[in-house]
Amino acid sequence: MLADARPLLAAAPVIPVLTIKDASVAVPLARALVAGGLPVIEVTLRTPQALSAIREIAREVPEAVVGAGTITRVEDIQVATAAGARFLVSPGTPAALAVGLSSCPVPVLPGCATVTEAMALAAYGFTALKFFPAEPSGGAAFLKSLSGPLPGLVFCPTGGIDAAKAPSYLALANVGAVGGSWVVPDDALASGDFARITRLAAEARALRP
Ligand SMILES: O=C(O)C(=O)C[C@H](O)[C@H](O)COP(=O)(O)O
Repeated sequence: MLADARPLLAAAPVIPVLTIKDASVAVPLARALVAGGLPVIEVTLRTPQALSAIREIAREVPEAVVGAGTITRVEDIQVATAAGARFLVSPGTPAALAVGLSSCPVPVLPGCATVTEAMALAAYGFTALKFFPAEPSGGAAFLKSLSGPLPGLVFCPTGGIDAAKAPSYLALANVGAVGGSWVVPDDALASGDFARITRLAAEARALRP
């Protein structure tokens, strides 16, 4: 039985996508995002420190819902959930990964970029999908076109979205939330400017009244 990923998308309009090089920033960063109103946080498994970051956030910031992104291999599922990931996100979803994710104990946003991929994931039982990379793959116009033929699916578009582009996605009935890294600029993280991150998170939170 698949865990329902839709509540993740209902919790806030934006899922910050984090690439953490130094796990010591993970806890203050998660607190800054929660303070701005964005409790659902994706940590990409793209750095050696990513799993430690997930572990720390899961342990120290219970009001955050931390998940693991960049799930590309079946082995990542166990490793990420053991670290405390409460949801998983993949950039794309080949069949073997879809099978692994469909028996996963936590909610999943499997990635797709085409109509056929979305239909294949729906056949596995997934109803909430990541649309990646959103801007190069057709953007909001593409997702709007899917609502007619695929009315049972809701999307989390991610990739190339910022505060200016997010509203056109969030206006669509088949978009639950958008993902993006813009709320955590590299320079703010490097200088420890968590107040700025909270401000950006609050602006993002306000994108859906
Ligand atoms: O590695 C993954 O699995 C990903 O999730 C990729 C991210 O979604 C994008 O890197 C975020 O996109 P930007 O907001 O354009 O920076």
